Amino acid sequence: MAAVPAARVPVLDFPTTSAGALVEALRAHSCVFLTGLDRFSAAGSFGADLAAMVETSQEFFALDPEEKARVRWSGTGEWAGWQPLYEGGADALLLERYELALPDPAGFSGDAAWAAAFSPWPANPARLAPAWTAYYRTARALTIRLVEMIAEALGLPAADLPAWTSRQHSNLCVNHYLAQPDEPGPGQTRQRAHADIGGLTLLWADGRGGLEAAIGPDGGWASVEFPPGAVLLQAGDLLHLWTRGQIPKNLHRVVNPPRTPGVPQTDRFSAVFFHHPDLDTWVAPAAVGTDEVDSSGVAARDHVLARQRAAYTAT
Ligand SMILES: O=C(O)CCC(=O)C(=O)O
Ligand SMILES: [Fe+2]
Repeated sequence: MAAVPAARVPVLDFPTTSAGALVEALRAHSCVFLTGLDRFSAAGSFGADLAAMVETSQEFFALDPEEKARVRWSGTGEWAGWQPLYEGGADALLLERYELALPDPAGFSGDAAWAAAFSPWPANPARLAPAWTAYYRTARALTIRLVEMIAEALGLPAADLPAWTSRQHSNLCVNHYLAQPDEPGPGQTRQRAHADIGGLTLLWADGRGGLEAAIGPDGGWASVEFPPGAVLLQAGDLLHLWTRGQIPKNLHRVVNPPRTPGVPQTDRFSAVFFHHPDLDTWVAPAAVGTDEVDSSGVAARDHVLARQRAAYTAT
């Protein structure tokens, strides 16, 4: 396969970025790197919280499959728990992941009560739940601020906002892509080309390559390399719909690592905060005038569940 060019993704220092600059970058590229996130988070610990969350996930993935199976996704309803996608046969995605959704932390007396709103948490490692909830809280707050900035710059109706901010329904997920000592089958890859399902995605990756976005010359694939300390903000399907198509969705994939004699194959980790609107919301292009009626739209729950199922079972 011919080498793809490096993607030109803008890098924004988030604390000093205006709403206009953020939206211009997303409009032009469908994704943007955010840096300076320690200065955004309440305790100044965005990077440390993210690192701790990934570390506990790595400990979890290192457990025996029998132990991980105790928190395996049931296979119906929303994605939650451990998902060994690599078991999917000839067209398997070669990864396992762990994923959860939590409600608004404001409705709970403390972190333990908030965390208890989700099951199944793995018993081991014990520090996984506190590490995941700490990062989830900050990532959630960051998406609220980002949605407010996008709405401000595009003049979206204030009445639409709560479904995307305080009532959002977001998933936190860690992907563990397996090392590939044996050459994968022709249908097997790390992630097929897709746009994320919902509003905004906050993606961190461990520095190993493979992520490509369709933002190269003429819309071709280009490899996305993370600057130190950066998180990639990607626009999803439902944001594209709500913003009347003004924010393009980010099409991306993760390709298998190159096979070079003498160079060992490695695994790869990524952590993804998938921001979705309230699943009970009808998502339609935002009204811009008083007399304009736009009848297109989709129930957020139907969209999210249908897309999750399609991705899990894709063959
Ligand atoms: O691992 C990555 O870099 C991207 C992951 C991804 O696209 C996803 O989980 O939706
Ligand atoms: Fe994705």
